[in-house]
Amino acid sequence: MLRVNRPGGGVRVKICGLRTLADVDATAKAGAAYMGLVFFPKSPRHVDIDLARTLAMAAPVGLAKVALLVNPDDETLDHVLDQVPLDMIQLHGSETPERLAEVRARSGLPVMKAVGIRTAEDLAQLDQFDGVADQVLVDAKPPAGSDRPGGNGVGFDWTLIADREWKGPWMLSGGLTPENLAQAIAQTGARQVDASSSLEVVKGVKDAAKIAAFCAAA
Ligand SMILES: O=C(O)c1ccccc1NCC(=O)[C@H](O)[C@H](O)COP(=O)(O)O
Repeated sequence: MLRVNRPGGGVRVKICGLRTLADVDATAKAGAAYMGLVFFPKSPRHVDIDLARTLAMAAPVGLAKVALLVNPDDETLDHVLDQVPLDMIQLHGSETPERLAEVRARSGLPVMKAVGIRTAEDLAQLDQFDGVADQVLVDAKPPAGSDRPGGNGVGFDWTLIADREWKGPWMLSGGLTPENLAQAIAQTGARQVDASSSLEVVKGVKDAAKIAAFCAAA
């Protein structure tokens, strides 16, 4: 039987963009707290409903299943909720606080809102959602020309949030790797971290050893 092994109660990890049962197994065995399923057709990590359901059903107790959606309408949201057992919704588009509240009410699940950061001006977006969303995913803004709002493997200047007083739970994201994670945590005080690109051999294909290394670094 698959078990989540998370000794010590350290920094909680989300591994995003899982696409195979082996990914779920590696993520659980490495001790991650969350697994992310990407519902965004343009992404190399996109999963259709059947695959998402298969992966979610395989997740052991203790590994929270997060559906990542970009500006979902109610029909899309209901379809995912009807078919896939989930623990959290991640909104990764231009959703407003009002839409976030609607998604929370409609799904009955906690909602994490991704906020993209590049400069100090972007911190206003954080103020909008910190303490309002159930979690805030503090991610990097996509680079020019990207067709994805997240999962681009780029970071942002961590000093922008180094002294911030947070109102609610949050997770650090954007270009995190097994190698830079210790510095990212030291600089920001993050207690939750998320990664995708650095844990792949090619875009959309995760590597169990990299997942293990990231969780070990956390
Ligand atoms: O991963 C994707 O392809 C993706 C597509 C559309 C919206 C969001 C997406 N990923 C969001 C995540 O939660 C990523 O883990 C996060 O942005 C960090 O990604 P990375 O910088 O690649 O580690």
